[in-house]
Amino acid sequence: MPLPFTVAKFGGTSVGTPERVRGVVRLTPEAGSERRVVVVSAFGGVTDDLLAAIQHAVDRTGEHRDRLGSIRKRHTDALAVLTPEGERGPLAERLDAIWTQVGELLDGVSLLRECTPRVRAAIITAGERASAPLVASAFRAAGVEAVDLDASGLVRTDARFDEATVDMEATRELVREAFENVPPEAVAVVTGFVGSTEDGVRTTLGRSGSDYTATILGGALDAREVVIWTDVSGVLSADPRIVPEAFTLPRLSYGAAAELAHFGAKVLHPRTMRPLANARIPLRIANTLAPEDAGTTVGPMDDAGPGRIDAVTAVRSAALVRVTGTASLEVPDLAARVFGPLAESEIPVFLVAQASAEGSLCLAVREADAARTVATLRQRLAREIERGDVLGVEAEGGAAVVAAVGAHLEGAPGLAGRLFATLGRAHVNVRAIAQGASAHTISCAVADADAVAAITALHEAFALRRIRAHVAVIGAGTLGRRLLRLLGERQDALLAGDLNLRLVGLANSSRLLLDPAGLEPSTAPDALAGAPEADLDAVVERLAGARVERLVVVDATPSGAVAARHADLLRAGVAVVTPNKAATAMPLEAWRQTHAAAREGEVPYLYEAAVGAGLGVVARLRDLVRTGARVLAIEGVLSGTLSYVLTRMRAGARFSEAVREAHEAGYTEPDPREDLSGRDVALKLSLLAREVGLDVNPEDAQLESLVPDALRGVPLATFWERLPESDDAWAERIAAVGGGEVQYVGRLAEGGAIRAGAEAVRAEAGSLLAALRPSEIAIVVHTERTGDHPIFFQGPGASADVTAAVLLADIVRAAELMR
Ligand SMILES: Nc1ncnc2c1ncn2[C@@H]1O[C@H](COP(=O)(O)OP(=O)(O)O)[C@@H](O)[C@H]1O
Ligand SMILES: N[C@@H](CC(=O)OP(=O)(O)O)C(=O)O
Repeated sequence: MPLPFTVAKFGGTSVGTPERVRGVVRLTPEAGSERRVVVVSAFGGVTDDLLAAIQHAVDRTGEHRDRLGSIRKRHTDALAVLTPEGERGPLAERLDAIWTQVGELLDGVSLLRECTPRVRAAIITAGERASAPLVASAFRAAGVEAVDLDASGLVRTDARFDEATVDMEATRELVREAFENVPPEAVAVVTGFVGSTEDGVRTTLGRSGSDYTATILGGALDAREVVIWTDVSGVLSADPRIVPEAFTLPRLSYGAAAELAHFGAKVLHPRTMRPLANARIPLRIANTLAPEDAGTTVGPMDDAGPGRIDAVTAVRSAALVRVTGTASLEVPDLAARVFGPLAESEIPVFLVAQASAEGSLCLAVREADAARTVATLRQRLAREIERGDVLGVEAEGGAAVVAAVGAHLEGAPGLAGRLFATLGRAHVNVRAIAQGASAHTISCAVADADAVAAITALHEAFALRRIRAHVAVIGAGTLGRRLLRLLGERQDALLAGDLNLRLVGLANSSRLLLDPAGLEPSTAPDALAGAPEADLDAVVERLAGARVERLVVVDATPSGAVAARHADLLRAGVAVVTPNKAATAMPLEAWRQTHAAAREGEVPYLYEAAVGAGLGVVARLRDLVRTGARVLAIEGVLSGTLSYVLTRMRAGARFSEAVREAHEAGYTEPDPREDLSGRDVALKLSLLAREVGLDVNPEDAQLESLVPDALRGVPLATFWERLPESDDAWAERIAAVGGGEVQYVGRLAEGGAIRAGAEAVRAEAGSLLAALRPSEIAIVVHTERTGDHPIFFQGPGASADVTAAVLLADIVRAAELMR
């Protein structure tokens, strides 16, 4: 039985240096079990260099000879290190002949100031014609028998020199014939990219066409496998230069691979799969730099399973051509009239959308083809334009066609919806849409400037199946910093749970650090000092206009001014998470407007951290109300500070001592009078009241203040100094309570009245508020539904750590709600 063939293609990146060429030799299996065909591209960059030389010749810059000189030198240098000594002379002569001819052609181009496609093909195929014999000689230098073959004798094409069409039948015969003369144990090194017409005139298979050469040979030789060696480990879920997290797709169907290539994934030439699919020959894409990586296998695959998107790609620098007002009924053969000429002119069309009512047609083509497309269509539709059946043919550049490639997309309900929702959230405007023509692709046209945002958002949502959200923190004090620390610690774990939380902003009262590409949470607070100055208006404006996907702004300040701007952020589609009680203390009308802004912006407004220290009271109340529970009353020990102070006094501590301890333990506000006055309790209760639908204002609350009258208006230092003056009175008051415990209790009655003050609570009398440990808080919710069994929340009062954790939980919830 004859040995089976395998074809391996090494791209320009894999033959970029002599060392890489030696790698080609190492990666080629030993003789014995198979016949080895190696297709090579020009040395990396050489095709581009030859094209640049042509341009210099056309422009008559006088440099084309120098350009050619350096290309030539690169090959002479390679020859000196790769080729066995005895062969150097003859091979140098062969190469010289190539460069001499190219030099003459370039001179001709310079003379004529133009380069026809035919001449261009003759020049740029020199890269492959020079690399193949050098690579073959490198094999021989390593003791491996090798011959080189010029594919212009193997690949028969038509005369479209830039991107020729292959005559597969003729090619098959030529290839089989040629290989009869190649010794079976020899490695055949074949020039990629090159073909020729029947008359022997050189053509090319189009840029990156060596992949295609490899599969043409593979198909013609009924190869066992074709391997494309490149500089990445297979076909990735996106272009790694745009999405560093892109990962290798282990298996792909021929169809999906072809779609990816068609829509710009440079790793494969669009036509590569064609010669293999019928014969079901597998194609493997492997990495010369990491040969042990499994890479990607493209093969006959039944894309079973539910519809899914595996990869995202884009054709950049595209243009949209609109044929408007075709009144399509009047132009029944419109499709033929439009697509026929474009096919003839070899203008690839990446997307087609037709609006039926006025019969307008929208096509996406390469920007470079736009003018030609418009001219062609105007000419072919001249009569209709004159008659007014067609109103116009116009092109608009600056577009990109983004394609999501996968399997069974036609049978996946909701997939397209999610795709466009994802683009919407990434603030990418979609200009045209195409789906349905292929089961593998949904494509749409966007502004080229939005292409990267679109690709990264779609890749995150579909290929990685993750939610991506961005966080900006206003307030870089104790709480803001704790939150950043926690965020930094939790980021990886959240990512493992499919949530990519990225810090993009940090602001204090005078500066804003903003980077949509992401900030490091651990260093952001220090970096803030060097960030540009920004007042609150500027911060809000920049964050509201940030145009990043799922932005959650955390207001970690106690500032009323910041609270007053929540509505602006929410309205702009930015979620707000906050423990800021100034926000919940807003007058009723402002509160309502803020919530209306959240509805308008379709984003969550979450403030679980403002009350109940993460016990989940706000969310629970919301659920109760939604499910029809009538809340009759709420009572609670809502202040961790007051819980601490009173519990400590019951254990014998002096009032001033207990307040100071609470302050030192970090429970109090910077000025403890805020806590002692009961205002904090009133704010929390009004927040809860508003959640259950009551119109209350914290200003109306009746509060007992624990701040001694004489110390209300004095400076903070004086307050601390004179606090012990009240110690005796407190000692007496505590002692006077016979049984039970003194706690600072806040109550919300059914009508919305709020009262708060120190009172004795007794466990034996059934109060759930008794027996709390220092700083513990508790909330009791009485509802009609639960009757005598109120809902009880109890836990430690808020510390900065607890509050930071509640904020992070709310950030996660906000991200999930913004699906
Ligand atoms: N989806 C993708 N998967 C893998 N590589 C991609 C993808 N999209 C773009 N690329 C780019 O294609 C490059 C490989 O193509 P190319 O430079 O033509 O290689 P070669 O010179 O080996 O033919 C990779 O280095 C990568 O940057
Ligand atoms: N050398 C040709 C053909 C080719 O396939 O190259 P590469 O394998 O480096 O993409 C080009 O640059 O277009």
